[in-house]
Amino acid sequence: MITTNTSSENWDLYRKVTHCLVGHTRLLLSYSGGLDSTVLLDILTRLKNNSDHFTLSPFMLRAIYIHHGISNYSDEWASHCFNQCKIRGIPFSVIHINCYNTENKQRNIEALARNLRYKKLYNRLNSKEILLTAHHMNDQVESLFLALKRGSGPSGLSGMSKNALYANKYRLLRPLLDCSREQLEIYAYKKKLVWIEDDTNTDTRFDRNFLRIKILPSIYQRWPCFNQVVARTAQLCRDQENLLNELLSESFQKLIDESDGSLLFIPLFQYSIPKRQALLRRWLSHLSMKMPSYQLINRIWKEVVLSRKDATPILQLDKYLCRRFREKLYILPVNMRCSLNRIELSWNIIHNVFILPYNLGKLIYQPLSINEHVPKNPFDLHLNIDSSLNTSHDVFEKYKKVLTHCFVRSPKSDEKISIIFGNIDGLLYILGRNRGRHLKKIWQELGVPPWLRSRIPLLFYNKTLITAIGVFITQNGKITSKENTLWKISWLQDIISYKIFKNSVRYHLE
Ligand SMILES: Nc1ncnc2c1ncn2[C@@H]1O[C@H](COP(=O)(O)OP(=O)(O)OP(=O)(O)O)[C@@H](O)[C@H]1O
Repeated sequence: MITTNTSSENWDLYRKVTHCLVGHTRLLLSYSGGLDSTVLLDILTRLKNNSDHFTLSPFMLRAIYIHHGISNYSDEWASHCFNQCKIRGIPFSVIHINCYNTENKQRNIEALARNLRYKKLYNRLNSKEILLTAHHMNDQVESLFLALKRGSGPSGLSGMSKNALYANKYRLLRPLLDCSREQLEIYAYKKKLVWIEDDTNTDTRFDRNFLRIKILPSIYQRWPCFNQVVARTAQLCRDQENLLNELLSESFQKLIDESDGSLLFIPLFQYSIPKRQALLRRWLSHLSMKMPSYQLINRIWKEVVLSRKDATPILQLDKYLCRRFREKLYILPVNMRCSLNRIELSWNIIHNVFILPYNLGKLIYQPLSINEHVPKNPFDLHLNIDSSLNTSHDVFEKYKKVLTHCFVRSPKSDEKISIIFGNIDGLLYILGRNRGRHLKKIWQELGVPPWLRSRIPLLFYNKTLITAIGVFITQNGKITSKENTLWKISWLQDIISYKIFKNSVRYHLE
């Protein structure tokens, strides 16, 4: 068993890690096998085996290596990590990710690998478990330089945080953030640790390596405390940001619509430019988006908000789109740029589950007898977000799974069921309205944004439209007192996740 030598030069490292871990009893180390995470693995193992010595509560520790499949050495590194954990008695696993998936072809491989890695790690966290990475002070300096290069404001210059919460549920700790790389190297040599050197770390085509190898050494030579000073600057910027968050929280809550993540932009016209920009930035960060540059924030304002009233502006922000509809701004997945082609599919009712195309989720029908289940209002539409189904971590996480129900009459024995997407001709008579209207007019009246219109399944019995699922029901879909049964149709959406139906629900209930 590895014992603890708390000599004074190590004491500072143990103290900082211990301080960060207080109150956490289940730890998952993101372990790359490099010097930094090997030092953290070693310290954690020693703390775990001697927790009373450090007045820490006993904790559970396991480690994961992410096999990105980018380097030819990934297999060797994975087995190195396995061995290092084995000698320390730490449970270990490897997760493979595929950065060369065709969908990802065009993107910056380094950033892509990082995003996929975090996504996998967050998904692997057990209940009450927190993630640890081995970022240190020199990483923080590099991050700040990169933020300067991107033209970020105080939030980008806040750098990484020692204790961060993502998507309101995943806790990430960086216990070595106040320690210099030099300190970690001294520890590693003293303890005779074994680690791997990533061959790509010397490739100065990557910005981070360029800074680490070409720029920062001369800065550290001239100003030995440079990294501590930069860390302090980052902390000051973070404090400012937190203060601003506090001060803007009330205004922000009035603008954000939590049901779909959209932002009401009309009130922004009354605010000063800095306040407006700060609120727009908070909106993007609220959706867990990477902090955009000031230039991009200005483009959202000029090209999306201020575009002509009759225009349909679209601004692409990495893999998302910023769009405007009526008085609100929306962030959408990039695949929502175009509307879908008209398509007609038949639903064989032997199967009560129908998988929708374009990743739109699935429909489920359930025949009910009127006696068994009478909705308060037969034309009632219910909505609820099924949060238990959320597992992934991205901008749309909170809005990812939406379950919509509607109640319509059952089909007659000679009626064939089909699902149609896209526009349909002729006047429609919907519940709650006397006059007939064209579909486009109905979408407008119900406030359905244009990008969703071709993605809403239209349920037909023969050639008769019964319901636009979750949005409206036609007179032909009405449940009458003569009938014994009704259909409950549920739509579980995978990708689109907008509770746009809110308004139409209210409308039907009135
Ligand atoms: N392949 C990996 N598997 C598991 N964890 C890893 C892996 N690579 C890096 N990490 C974790 O991320 C930390 C930062 O590593 P590194 O600086 O190389 O990553 P990066 O890609 O620059 O990410 P970041 O931008 O988050 O710093 C490491 O200390 C380690 O905890």
